Amino acid sequence: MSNNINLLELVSACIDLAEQSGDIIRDVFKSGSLGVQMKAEDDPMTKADLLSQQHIIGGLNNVFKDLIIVGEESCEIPPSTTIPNIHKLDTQKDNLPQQFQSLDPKDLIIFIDPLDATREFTLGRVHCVMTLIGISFKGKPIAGVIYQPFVDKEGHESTREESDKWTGRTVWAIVGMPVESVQDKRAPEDKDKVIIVTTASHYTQKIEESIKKINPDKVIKTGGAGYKTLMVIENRADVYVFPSVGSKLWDICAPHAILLAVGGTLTDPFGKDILYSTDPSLIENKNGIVITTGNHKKYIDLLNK
Ligand SMILES: Nc1ncnc2c1ncn2[C@@H]1O[C@H](COP(=O)(O)O)[C@@H](OP(=O)(O)O)[C@H]1O
Ligand SMILES: [Mg+2]
Ligand SMILES: [Mg+2]
Ligand SMILES: [Mg+2]
Repeated sequence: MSNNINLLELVSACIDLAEQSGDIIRDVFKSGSLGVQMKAEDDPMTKADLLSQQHIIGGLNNVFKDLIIVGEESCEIPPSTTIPNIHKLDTQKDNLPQQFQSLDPKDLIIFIDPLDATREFTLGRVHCVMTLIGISFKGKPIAGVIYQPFVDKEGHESTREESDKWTGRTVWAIVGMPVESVQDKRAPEDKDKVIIVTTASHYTQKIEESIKKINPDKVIKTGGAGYKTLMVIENRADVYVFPSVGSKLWDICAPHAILLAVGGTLTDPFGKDILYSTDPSLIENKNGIVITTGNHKKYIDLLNK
């Protein structure tokens, strides 16, 4: 029997599971007991990272057979009774590109970052925390789901004292379909500026040198690969520059798919495409990443001058 997958059903399940993981992440944060472990220097993991990944993979495996899943955390997946909803996007059926209606699971890889921006999470800077589920097909991202637990439905950020406003925000996209739920959030005073966004937690000399080459009007340092890509997608920044080793395919697959769906570009700092694969030697984006929604070549040329 064929286990072929309809992409809309898979994305629907991913949205449902990412939103449920948001509840898990909020509960762990509010409990005040994060259970931080260091996987390596500068690379923390908490109880929330682990529980979120177990919830998502357990739920996907209950509905889809033969899925190839690459999650950030190395952990057992306990038996799960969760059955995700595969019908959340049924109203979008007519918009699904025909080639995505019946996909061989052998051609798909699901990349899961159960909690992006863990360091910021441990420091209480939770607005940039996200669950990321990306779907690649034959090496390229085709769909992405992002869930931001510590904002409201429009993505407005609020303090811990206003935690009743943390109703959470979902952003999803399938390449080739219209994208809802992203807006142009450029501040009027930033209209003609060049704004770079880069890491707060993993800043290096190399990043400093790259920023000098672009000579921007403004540099924003913040957490999370997902959060920074969303800043570019929503036009709060022009270019996300991270020309250093450290980010992995699960950090970028979901944001990359949403970026592609709005016409943006993600490459390494030399302009080379990223190949989405399970090959352990390719999981890390060794040269780094550069993300834009326009003028990509201009920024790549500046970085390599
Ligand atoms: N030097 C490094 N070591 C480990 N992880 C790194 C890293 N540089 C970037 N990353 C990963 O890239 C993601 C975004 O980092 P940053 O917030 O610094 O931009 C983080 O994802 P996680 O929080 O999901 O682990 C982080 O782990
Ligand atoms: Mg991590
Ligand atoms: Mg991450
Ligand atoms: Mg993570």
